[in-house]
Amino acid sequence: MGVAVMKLRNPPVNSLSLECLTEFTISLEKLENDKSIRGVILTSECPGIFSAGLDLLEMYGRNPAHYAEYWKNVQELWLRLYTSNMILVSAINGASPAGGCLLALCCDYRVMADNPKYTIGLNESLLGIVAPFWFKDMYVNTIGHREAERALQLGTLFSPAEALKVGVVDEVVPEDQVHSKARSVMTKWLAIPDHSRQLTKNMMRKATADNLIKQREADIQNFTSFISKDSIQKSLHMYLEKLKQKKG
Ligand SMILES: CCCCCCCC/C=C\C/C=C/C(=O)SCCNC(=O)CCNC(=O)[C@H](O)C(C)(C)COP(=O)(O)OP(=O)(O)OC[C@H]1O[C@@H](n2cnc3c(N)ncnc32)[C@H](O)[C@@H]1OP(=O)(O)O
Repeated sequence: MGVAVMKLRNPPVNSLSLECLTEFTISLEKLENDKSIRGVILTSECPGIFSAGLDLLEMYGRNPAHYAEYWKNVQELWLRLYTSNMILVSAINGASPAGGCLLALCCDYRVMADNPKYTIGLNESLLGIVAPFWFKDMYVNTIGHREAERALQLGTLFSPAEALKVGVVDEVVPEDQVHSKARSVMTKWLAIPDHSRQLTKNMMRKATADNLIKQREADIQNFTSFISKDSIQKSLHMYLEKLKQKKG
């Protein structure tokens, strides 16, 4: 039926390393250029994790040129996903913090597994960093200004039930039904003529995408100088240590 399934596979936690981001963007571009493909189901092959978000090791202890290169690729993936002409449905089968949530938010419809261990949200403030304005814009578009304001400041990671209530996801289903539900949602969306759906999607999303397009270079510079600050590097170090200690 012209539907591709993209499975994120970057063990152990599907963090979005530079390599992973680049491969993702290229795959997406190929699908976009394949006229037989009308929809993509985005999911994960890592058990219990949709995506741990941006790779913290790409943002910690590197040089400014690396940060700039990394951020350019984050922007590129976001712009491709958010403005895709294809129907994107996410089958969220695991934890989905920060950049993981961003991937899901780019989709036209989000189905999440009903497992309270899985959480989703833009938790950047918990790491001592700030969600960029275009993450924020998409959050506001999805859940409204007040909910986004609160969730962004608190760095809230929502359980599936909470995410459904606030509108971060569209549907919560038993874990073994995430994929079948994503497929049935896709079938419904495929019934809409592409041209009218695509024009409508473009009308809804263009201003948000253009907001980044018109200041991409400045955004890269902001990111690079922000992430290079000693205080921010210290926060990231502490967060990485906390992740390590969780194990021991
Ligand atoms: C003034 C304004 C200027 C604007 C500037 C803008 C700046 C904004 C910058 C960036 C935006 C950031 C977006 C992000 O996405 S940051 C990443 C946020 N992600 C997280 O907080 C998730 C962290 N991870 C977890 O919570 C857990 O790992 C888990 C729930 C995903 C999985 O848990 P579990 O199965 O128990 O695995 P472990 O915790 O044991 O992890 C295994 C292994 O993986 C490492 N790891 C986890 N997450 C990441 C990651 N995001 N990047 C890199 N590595 C990660 C973890 O450290 C373990 O490593 P190991 O000890 O070496 O095995």
